[in-house]
Amino acid sequence: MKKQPEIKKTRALKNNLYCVRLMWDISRGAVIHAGLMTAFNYIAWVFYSAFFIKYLVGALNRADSFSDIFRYILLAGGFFMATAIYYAYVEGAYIPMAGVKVYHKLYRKLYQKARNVELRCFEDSSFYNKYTLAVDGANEKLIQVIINLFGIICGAIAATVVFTQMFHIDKTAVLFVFFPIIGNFVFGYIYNKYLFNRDRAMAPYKRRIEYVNRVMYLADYSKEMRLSNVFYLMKYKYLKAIDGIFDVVDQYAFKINLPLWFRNYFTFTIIFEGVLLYGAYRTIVGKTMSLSELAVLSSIMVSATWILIRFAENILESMKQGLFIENLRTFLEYEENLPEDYDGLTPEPEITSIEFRNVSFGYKKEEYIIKNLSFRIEGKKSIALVGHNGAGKTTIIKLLFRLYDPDEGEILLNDKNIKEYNLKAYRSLFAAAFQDYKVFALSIKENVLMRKGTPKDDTLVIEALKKAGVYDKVMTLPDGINTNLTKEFDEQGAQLSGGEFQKIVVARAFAKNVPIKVFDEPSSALDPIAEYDLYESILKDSFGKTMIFISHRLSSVRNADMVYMLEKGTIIEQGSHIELMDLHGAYADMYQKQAKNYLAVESLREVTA
Ligand SMILES: Nc1ncnc2c1ncn2[C@@H]1O[C@H](COP(=O)(O)OP(=O)(O)OP(=O)(O)O)[C@@H](O)[C@H]1O
Repeated sequence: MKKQPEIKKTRALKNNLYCVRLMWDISRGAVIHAGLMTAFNYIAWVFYSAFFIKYLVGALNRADSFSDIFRYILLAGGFFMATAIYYAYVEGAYIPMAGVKVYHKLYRKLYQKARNVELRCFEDSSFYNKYTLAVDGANEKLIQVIINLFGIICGAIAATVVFTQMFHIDKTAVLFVFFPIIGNFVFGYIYNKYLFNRDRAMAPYKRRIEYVNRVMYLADYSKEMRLSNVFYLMKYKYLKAIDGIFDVVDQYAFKINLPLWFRNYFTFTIIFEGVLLYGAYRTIVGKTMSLSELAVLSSIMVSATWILIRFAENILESMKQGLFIENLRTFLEYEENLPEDYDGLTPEPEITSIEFRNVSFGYKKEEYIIKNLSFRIEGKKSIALVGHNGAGKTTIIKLLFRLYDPDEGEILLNDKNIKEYNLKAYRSLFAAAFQDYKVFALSIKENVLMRKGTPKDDTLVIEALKKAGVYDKVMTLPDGINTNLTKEFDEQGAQLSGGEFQKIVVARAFAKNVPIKVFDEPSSALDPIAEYDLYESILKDSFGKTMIFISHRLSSVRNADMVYMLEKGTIIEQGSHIELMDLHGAYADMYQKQAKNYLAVESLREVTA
């Protein structure tokens, strides 16, 4: 596992300030209230432990009247009652509302960014990790960062005030403060460091356990779990992971316990016992400290200890949060190489040519999947890309859609490099059905239109579903085209077969009136007859348009104007079906090997027609 690099202190500070700015932009009120709330908390703490008790002891010594003391207490009580009301309002009403606002605004930023970064980012595991870590509970963490930051500031001020008070009573007693400082900042730091390392060492085992967890409850795996012995394999992996966690706990047990013991000893025992012993000595033996001073000193000491503990916790927490902020910041500040909102020329709606000119491309640098590829499609033609698995067919489509840019060469539309076009306008020239199709937890109509739609769109949707050969099935569903797909949000949502889902996805391409249609193995989940019918529909629909399709079933490409046969990212044969058959090359060979099946399907089609 790759280690996350350590973040420098200055960077950590800048990251915290970045969070304050971000939060300030999102909700100024939340920042102000978080600051006030923390401040009131500390004021109450310091007041009661230092000033209140000091006043009371002083008043008793001075023999002030009860009404004076009562007035003072009433005043203080009134003030803190008001802060308690404020506190309750902020905690109970304001912060939850602000939390929703922060959630809404922050996630809008995050989703916008996720939508905008190039696809390559999602294949970069470190970027993807950053994204998931940044998104996970980002709003709560952001608020926590702010509260923490105010905790550090107020903690530092409160600590200075109580130590000054201690100093006034007894200069030597202040020295005891070093014990909780050492306890928290030295042993606490060592303890947290080991804790962090232990968690990191556990992480791979925890990931395995989480994976087994997922496998146990996700429906996708339930069939295999029941029909094979993979359950026992999973159980074995799970037990191995548990053993791994035991080992790690064992390995760190002593390392963690020792600094923890020292931390607690220095933080509580030495200062509590020490100050009391010292105070008692000065009061009883030395007679240099009054009983009231001893009482005030003990009270201040307790609060000083807790203030220091909180202060140290805030600092350690802030260091921990540094990683989260770093991820959030890297993600939000990432400058896209291929921004989705890239502006440029508006393409002509009439397509005269598409050209790949000496295009090379690799998902990884220097590992080209597409190698010096050149071809030109003139006018409104139907083009088929064929070839073995992994030849690079889908990659060509991804390059054409500008989901990636070529490493070398250029792609031209109407003789202009596609990089010159406004990206949204350029992509709106295409309608596509991908082989790794995805249906959304939306209605069938919305899944076809990929937008909200109005009643006027119904005819369009119905026509598209008919062309895709799934309309009859949709009509059997309770709400027809308005039936929700999947049970994600709707218990009555329709769960269709793989082939039916694919047909709905293909209907998307039929419903879009655009000059270029792309079908990437649109029939991979269809039965042979449905596949035959679908290709008939595709060819009919693409009349007067440019159509590119990928298919492994060569019978479906026979009517294409041009067929490109690919191997290892280059075109090895090109021409019409007849020309390629006459060539007696790789295409003809592949076709003949599949031919028996086509004949069978065609005769079956004739029988069932
Ligand atoms: N996102 C990706 N990251 C890294 N490598 C990839 C990625 N997508 C595809 N590849 C690799 O690129 C090569 C070409 O893949 P591509 O999907 O273009 O092939 P294809 O001809 O469409 O194959 P198939 O017929 O199986 O769909 C494959 O070897 C694949 O492993």
